[in-house]
Amino acid sequence: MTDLSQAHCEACRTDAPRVSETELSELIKQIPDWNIEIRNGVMQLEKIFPFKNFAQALAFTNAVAAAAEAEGHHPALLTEWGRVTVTWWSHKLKGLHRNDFIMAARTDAIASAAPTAAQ
Ligand SMILES: C[C@H](O)[C@H](O)[C@H]1CNC2=NC(N)=NC(=O)C2=N1
Repeated sequence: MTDLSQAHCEACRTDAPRVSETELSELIKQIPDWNIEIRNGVMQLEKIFPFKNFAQALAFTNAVAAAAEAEGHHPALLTEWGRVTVTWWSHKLKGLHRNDFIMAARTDAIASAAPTAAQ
């Protein structure tokens, strides 16, 4: 199984398929700590990352933002004192694409390299 965090996003197209139930059940195994949320009928991946303070939360936010810019695929980021909520979905598809799982795995990789509340 290729490491999802090392994969790259494909360009978002409005006619691209959302992940199937089978793909979803397989892909979520690689990002087990992420929650699947459904908001206004749109399926999303969401996870809260804890930090010691706002400065660490902001540094992580900026690192995720840089990865998003590099891949041309962008999250919703809620940056608060001590935590960042990251939400991935494909706007054009109004749902989940493999890109979202790639970027969730990439977000975990960024977090594992960043100072967190756990350290
Ligand atoms: C023009 C630009 O590349 C597109 O609008 C991209 C930008 N980033 C994106 N990010 C996400 N999450 N979904 C999209 O559909 C999307 N589209």
